[in-house]
Amino acid sequence: MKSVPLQQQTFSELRQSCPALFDFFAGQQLAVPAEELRLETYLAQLSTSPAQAAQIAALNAYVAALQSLQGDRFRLTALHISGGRDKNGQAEALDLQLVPGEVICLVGPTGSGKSRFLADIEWMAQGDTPTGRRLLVNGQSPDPAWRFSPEHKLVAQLSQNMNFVMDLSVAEFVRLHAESRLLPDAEQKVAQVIAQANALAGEGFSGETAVTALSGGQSRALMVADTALLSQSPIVLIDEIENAGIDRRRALKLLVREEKIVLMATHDPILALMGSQRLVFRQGGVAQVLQTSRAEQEQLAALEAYDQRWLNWRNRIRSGARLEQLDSETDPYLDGF
Ligand SMILES: Nc1ncnc2c1ncn2[C@@H]1O[C@H](COP(=O)(O)OP(=O)(O)OP(=O)(O)O)[C@@H](O)[C@H]1O
Repeated sequence: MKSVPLQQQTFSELRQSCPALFDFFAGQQLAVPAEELRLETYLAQLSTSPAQAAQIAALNAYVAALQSLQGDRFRLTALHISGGRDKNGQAEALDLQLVPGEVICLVGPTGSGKSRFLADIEWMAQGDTPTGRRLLVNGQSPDPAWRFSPEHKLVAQLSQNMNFVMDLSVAEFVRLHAESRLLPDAEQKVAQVIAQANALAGEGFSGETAVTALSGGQSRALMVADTALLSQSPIVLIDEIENAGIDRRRALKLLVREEKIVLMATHDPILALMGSQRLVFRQGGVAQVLQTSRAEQEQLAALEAYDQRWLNWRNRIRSGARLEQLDSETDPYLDGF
């Protein structure tokens, strides 16, 4: 949906669509103009006295920055990755074109180069990383300045290690993030992120919970929901989701829903088969690209049934029960977890 440029909105509309603009007026100790006045009319009415010139220039720059953050964002239509070399210096036969909506899984032994591949994407490698890989964004070499530009922030990364050091509640933390994205409906987004995070985490938490009091699984669930609902980056990189203590399939579905390219290092067979293709790493290079076959997709239901049984046994151990029989059909612990 194309948004109305900020300049053409009245101050009453801006209050909803761009609350951050009012921070400028507060910061500059300026009186907020009449509600029905359009921003462009207000700007035109300001006198051009030297005393006001600096303020007008600052306001114009502020509005331009807000507009670029809010406006019609850069759209990623294709990400192209061409091979470099593996750890032995052998050329990597890789010519990969990815489009939004795809999930690509990275598999391979420890040290085989999965994290390095994700790092190449995060850094938008241009032959300037140890692998020599190159990326094209919408068919072109990305401008190096994009690596730091909020408007072109292409990549959101979910890492396994989450440590909060801030003295904030969950709601305050998510609100800060939503406000920094200049979202008009920040409060609604905060509620959605917390609700989704609770749906992913084993143990619930509220908006009042301190972020430092969250467990590893709860923090991870919060970051997944936050990335899915607040991040506008079209590429999501995930380094291992399996040990997170969260509903990982639901997490993946939430992340994919927003039409992103998701690249995920995983050895979880269910997640691997949920991807459209998987890259097999050896010695720092992509040795094979496997498309998920129809026969593999047909195994998903069986794998999920195994997984459910496994989850059941885990929950029995977790709740202090004994595992003297493994019959999940009649198991009272199967439901409710
Ligand atoms: N093509 C390459 N050329 C040179 N060094 C590489 C290459 N690929 C990976 N490396 C280096 O090899 C080391 C191991 O790679 P990496 O951490 O990416 O492996 P991994 O598959 O993610 O391992 P794990 O599963 O244990 O997390 C890193 O120091 C990385 O920078």
